[in-house]
Order: sequence, then structure tokens, then C-alpha cells
Amino acid sequence: MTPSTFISPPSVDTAVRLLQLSKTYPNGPEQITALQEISLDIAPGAFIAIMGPSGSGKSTFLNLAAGLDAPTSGQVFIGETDITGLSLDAVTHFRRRHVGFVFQSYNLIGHLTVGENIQLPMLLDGRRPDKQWQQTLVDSVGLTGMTERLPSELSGGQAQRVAIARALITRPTVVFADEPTGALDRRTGDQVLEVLRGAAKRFTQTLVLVTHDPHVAATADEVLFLADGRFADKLVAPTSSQIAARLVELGR
Ligand SMILES: Nc1ncnc2c1ncn2[C@@H]1O[C@H](COP(=O)(O)OP(=O)(O)OP(=O)(O)O)[C@@H](O)[C@H]1O
Repeated sequence: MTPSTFISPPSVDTAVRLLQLSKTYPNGPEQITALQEISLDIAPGAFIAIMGPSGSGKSTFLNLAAGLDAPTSGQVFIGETDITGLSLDAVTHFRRRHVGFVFQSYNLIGHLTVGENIQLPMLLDGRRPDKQWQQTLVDSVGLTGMTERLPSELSGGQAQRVAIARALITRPTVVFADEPTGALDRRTGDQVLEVLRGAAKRFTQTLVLVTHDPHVAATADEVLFLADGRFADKLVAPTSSQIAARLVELGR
């Protein structure tokens, strides 16, 4: 199916639109279908969590929705741009400007200071960082006075706060977070989640979080469940117990 056969691109009040998104991987003579015809609209400022049993397609979902991998079929719009129609170079450039990432492993550059790490997405894009916005973010994630430190001088929780500020510095259309508290103890993880959630709400930042952890997913406005590469359910503002119960039913 060519892109022109699909319906029109999303309006500006859709941050991310997935249209009949599918991904198959070769597996010897057969194929594994990791995602099957996923369609979803995410509103600007929404905070959604993606959950599902192991192998249900969460990583594949994130990789496709964020433009880190190409679908076998279907389309991904970020804002009004169909990123599945872009060349590899163009999608990399687009991602740098319009998509933020927070990974479990922080991915900070060791020889750059906190401040330089936060500015990095702007510098890589050849843009001058907005110092005032940077300071707002630094204060908002609780790193005031720490911008001259190196990553080796930070705790895990502080390192992830840097990663959150770095993800927000470009004012991206959407931030994807992949197990953002997976490397932290529960208390620190809760604080970091609160920072992430608080910043997203304060700056009306669209946030898509992929996690195994019901406690983490319960901080989202909505939880979408994948099973066998399809959306199996949605819970609005659920408790972690409700999420855990649903996961058991889906065969966690
Ligand atoms: N590169 C690949 N090559 C072949 N199969 C793959 C590849 N990546 C994922 N798969 C398969 O696609 C399906 C979905 O995998 P995916 O990693 O998206 O699931 P997941 O929900 O993130 O799993 P987990 O919670 O265990 O990390 C699985 O059956 C997996 O084995």
C-alpha cells in the first residue's frame, strides 16, 4: 500500500499518529510478526504507558514510533510529518529535532559536563542552546548548581535527571522513555518518575513510556496493553494493582 492510499495526515492536535503499523522479522524460512496493524493517536501533552507480556512487541513499538527502525508496512506521523516517508538521513535529522529519549542506561557522555550533556541535542543539530530554557529545565529536574559536574560525579538518580533535561531541551513533539527507572532503586526511581511526570505536565510535553513495571505505568494518564503485537486493552488512570492484574490475564 502506498502512502497516498492512506487518509490525510493528522491535524496539529495530534502529537503522534500510528496508522496500521506492522513489523515482521525474518526467522529462518518463517517470519515473526512483532507488531500487527497498530493504529493510535496520541494527543499533545498526553502521558501514556505501553505495557505487555515479554515478547508482546513493546520494544518494537517504541523503535517504530520513535523512528529508530522502519515498519514493514504502515505509517508513523510525528506532528504532521510522515517519518516513514523520509530517508534514513532525514529521519535521523528529524528525530534529533523533534523526538526526545530517556533510556534506562542514561547514555550520558562521560567527558562532557552536565550542562554540556543537556545541550548536546541542540549542538548536534547545529543550533544554539537557549540558556534561559536550559536553566528552567535544570531547575525543574532538581539539578540547580550541578551543571559543571561530570557524569561520574552524579548518583544514578541525578544522571537520569540530566537525561530528562536533555530529552526536553529541544522542546520535542514527543519524548519516548524506555524503562527510565529500571536501573534505580524504588525510592530514587519514584523521585525520577515524579520529575519526569512533573516536567511533562508543566511543559505540556507528550510522553510515551515503555515499561514492565506496573508501579511505573501507574504514573501515566493511560496504559495501553500489547499482546502478540496487537493492542489488547486500555486502562485510564489505573492503579498498579489493576495493571498487574491485567498483565496476569494477558499472560505476563
Ligand atoms: N531483530 C529481531 N529479529 C527477529 N525477531 C525479533 C527481533 N526483535 C524482536 N523480535 C521478536 O518480535 C517479538 C516482539 O519483540 P519485542 O522485543 O518487541 O517484545 P517486548 O514486548 O519488548 O519484549 P520484552 O518485554 O521481553 O523486552 C518477539 O517475538 C521477538 O522475539
